[in-house]
Amino acid sequence: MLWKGTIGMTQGLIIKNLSLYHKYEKMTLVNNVSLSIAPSEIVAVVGASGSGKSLLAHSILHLLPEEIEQNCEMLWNGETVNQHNIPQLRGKKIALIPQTIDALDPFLKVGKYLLTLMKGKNKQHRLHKIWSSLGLDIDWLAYFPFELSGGMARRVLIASALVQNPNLILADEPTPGVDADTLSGVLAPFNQMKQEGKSVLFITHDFFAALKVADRIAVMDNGEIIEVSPVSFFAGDGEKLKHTYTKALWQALPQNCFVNNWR
Ligand SMILES: Nc1ncnc2c1ncn2[C@@H]1O[C@H](COP(=O)(O)OP(=O)(O)OP(=O)(O)O)[C@@H](O)[C@H]1O
Ligand code: NI
Repeated sequence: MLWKGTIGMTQGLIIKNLSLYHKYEKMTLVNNVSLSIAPSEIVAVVGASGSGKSLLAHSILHLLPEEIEQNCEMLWNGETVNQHNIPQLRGKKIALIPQTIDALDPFLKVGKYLLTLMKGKNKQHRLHKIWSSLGLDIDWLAYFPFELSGGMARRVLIASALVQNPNLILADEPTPGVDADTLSGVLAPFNQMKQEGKSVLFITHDFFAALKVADRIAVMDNGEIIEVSPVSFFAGDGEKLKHTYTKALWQALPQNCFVNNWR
């Protein structure tokens, strides 16, 4: 059982020294990762494909397959989280926005599927409110997943986390293919969470989106977090940034013309 937090205890999620080891391939996938997410905070995790971002999200929820051995200390509002008590948090206090729409049930209309994730009273009413806040048409609740466009499916995945009314959302790549014009709308629910004192772990390839929404940015490379910096450090020519990889990410943004590799 989770024990009650006490006043003054660190709130939010703290991950200490997370390491993931593949038992059969005898390979370390994630090495000594530490990260915290406070209430009213959005922390972005950026990194190349295969750097370990999804593994980080899945290990927080203890959703990894048997072949991956997980070692870490994890605290939620000052209380230890482990495989025994995570079911009390998963889908309740901590929700996942999955990276792919395969997570949706192909045989259930999306409205029905979302209702299965909800607890408490006035489910329909709450669902409609969240659905319209995402700019989705009420008629689309009767669609099957295969009938959704890419952008619609993306927003349904966001809805699937919001309907659980969590305190922390682990958003695994929620904005792929979203153009700059529609980005603000897609990021709005995360900003809303923050206004309500809740938190978001915003996993993305899209460095521009990360800079737009996050308070702090963690950079992952090859299974390690090589830097965690406040978004204010991403300024000028990146002189406040610690790691050369982070500086290169920043300087490679189209609006930063410091590096002209094409010349
Ligand atoms: N179940 C597994 N068995 C073996 N290797 C795995 C498993 N899951 C992930 N990996 C490996 O761990 C590494 C990190 O994977 P992960 O999915 O976390 O990357 P990612 O940063 O989320 O990438 P992407 O941006 O493409 O989603 C990759 O090399 C991947 O192949
Ligand atoms: Ni991933």
